[in-house]
Amino acid sequence: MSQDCQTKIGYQKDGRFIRPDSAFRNFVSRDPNSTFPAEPGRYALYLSPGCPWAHRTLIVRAMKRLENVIDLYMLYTMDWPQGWFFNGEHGTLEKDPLYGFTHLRELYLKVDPNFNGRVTVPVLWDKKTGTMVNNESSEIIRMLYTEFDAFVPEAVREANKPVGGFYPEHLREDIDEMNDWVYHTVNNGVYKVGFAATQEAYDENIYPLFQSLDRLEGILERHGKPFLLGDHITDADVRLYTTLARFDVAYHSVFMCNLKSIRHDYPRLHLWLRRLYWDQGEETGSAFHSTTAPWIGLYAQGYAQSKQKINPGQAAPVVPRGPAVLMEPLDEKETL
Ligand SMILES: N[C@@H](CCC(=O)N[C@@H](CS)C(=O)NCC(=O)O)C(=O)O
Repeated sequence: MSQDCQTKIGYQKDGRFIRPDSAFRNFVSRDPNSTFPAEPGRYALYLSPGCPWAHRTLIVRAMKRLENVIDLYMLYTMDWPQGWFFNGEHGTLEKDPLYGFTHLRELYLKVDPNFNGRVTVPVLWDKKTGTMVNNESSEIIRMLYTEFDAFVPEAVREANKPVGGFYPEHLREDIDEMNDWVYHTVNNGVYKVGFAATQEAYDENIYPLFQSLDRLEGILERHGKPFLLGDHITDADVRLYTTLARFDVAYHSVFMCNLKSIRHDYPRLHLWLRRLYWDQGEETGSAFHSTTAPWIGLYAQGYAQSKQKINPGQAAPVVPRGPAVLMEPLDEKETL
């Protein structure tokens, strides 16, 4: 990405990574009289499976058995400055199936010819009116939880779920509260660490990231339940999963989030992560595994490329602060 583009879009300020807000924020509704009523076959998700934000929508689409209700148009490759484009890489699409576009930017420009913001995935697209409904993953997954329930099997409808679904009324406050600090320090925190262009920006974000992981580990330890809010998967688990699935394989090394690793230092988070990844039960329908396993080996490469593009020629090298313990002690029974 050129300096120009960085300044215009505003990813960096004083060496700190800044994530601008998503631009399209409309909602699909189960109400047939709404602007975007839920209908099978009407909407499509454009996304790259490597992106953790997009990955959330892939998981929920699969958990809710919406594969035949909402189309999926996958692309894989991003370049600078033109952004996401279709090229068939890793079995994704050769070009946009609706309009023959080669770049995702064209889809954004179709909606707003003057659009000059970030061209991001995921995108929820309305095929009927040819417009973008929403490009904010946290809102797209909320729509998928509830608004298409008329078209999914009885067992996965929110009303028939044990605690009232992924975002039940009585847990909303707790979920929102957790999502808030997890977003700033973990989901987006890893980017603030990984894309930091100065030592100061890196140091400012690496410690809060691990404080939040410690806090999450403590929550699981205290309640002793399998998921963040108790016995069932909620919105908070979905949102944390896509970050932790990338943690040891990409963020730890490429983004220098290396004070600790999930597998060696966070036994409860590690168990939580593996339970989701390997789950084959009815509740998830293997959604975490099927949307992660084909791509997990590619995560590190994607981040290494984007890091190089986002911070071209940074003034001074940023030094990793990990591992937190520089040399593990020797147990008495281990000494010679
Ligand atoms: N807040 C958005 C963030 C989406 C996002 O940043 N996606 C990244 C890929 S992981 C992207 O498309 N970046 C392209 C760019 O910034 O040019 C969401 O959760 O949907």
